[in-house]
Amino acid sequence: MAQRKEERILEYVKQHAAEGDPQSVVDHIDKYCSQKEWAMHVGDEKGLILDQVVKETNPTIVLELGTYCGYSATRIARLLKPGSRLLTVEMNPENAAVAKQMIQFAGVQDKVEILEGSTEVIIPSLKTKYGVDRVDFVFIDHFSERYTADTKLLEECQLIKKGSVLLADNVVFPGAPDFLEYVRTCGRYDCTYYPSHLEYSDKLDALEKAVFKGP
Ligand SMILES: COCc1ccccc1-c1cc(O)c2[nH]cnc(=O)c2c1
Ligand SMILES: [Mg+2]
Repeated sequence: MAQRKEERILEYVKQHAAEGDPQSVVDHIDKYCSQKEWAMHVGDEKGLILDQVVKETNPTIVLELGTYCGYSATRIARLLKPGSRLLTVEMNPENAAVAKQMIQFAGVQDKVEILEGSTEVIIPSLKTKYGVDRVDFVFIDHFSERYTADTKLLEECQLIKKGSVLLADNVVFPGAPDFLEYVRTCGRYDCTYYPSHLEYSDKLDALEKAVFKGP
């Protein structure tokens, strides 16, 4: 029995999902975490909303804040056109190690790069160290206390441009009230609220989409 829940999830995927098939990996993580051990992936219900927003955005460069086990990185990468890149930031090295194997098993490693460290350090280095000019889509799913600060950092570092899409998880549970206040009142975003439920639960949660109108 693997020591950590995240390692047990990876083990279950390796033993039951189809290697090289990102949909199969996503489906098996959902199956394990709804039937055996709850875990904080965006999940199947909110995942369908994430899919829809990714498809309508059709991004070339994606930034994800909060990799965890790689569920949403796999979910997003499976929808990206050839030549697209997903950079995902994870500060917990053990989770990053699980996510690396999950993404590899799903066969999306050519599109996905895991950046280990904190967002406040990595975001300012994206242009110089990772050759990023602008990001088209940002999935915010790390710590709700960092949502607003990191959004302001993306603006200050000129990493988002007119039309860049931010999509934030957990704006109801655990909740991100200052983020909602900021994007809805600063005048630089067109916001859309998507009510849903906490992953693998009947608790209410929601995603917030914030489309940048420019500085
Ligand atoms: C560690 O708390 C887990 C938990 C417990 C109860 C309710 C919600 C959550 C939760 C759910 C999520 O989708 C999350 N997404 C990203 N970073 C999180 O910290 C996070 C937490
Ligand atoms: Mg979440």
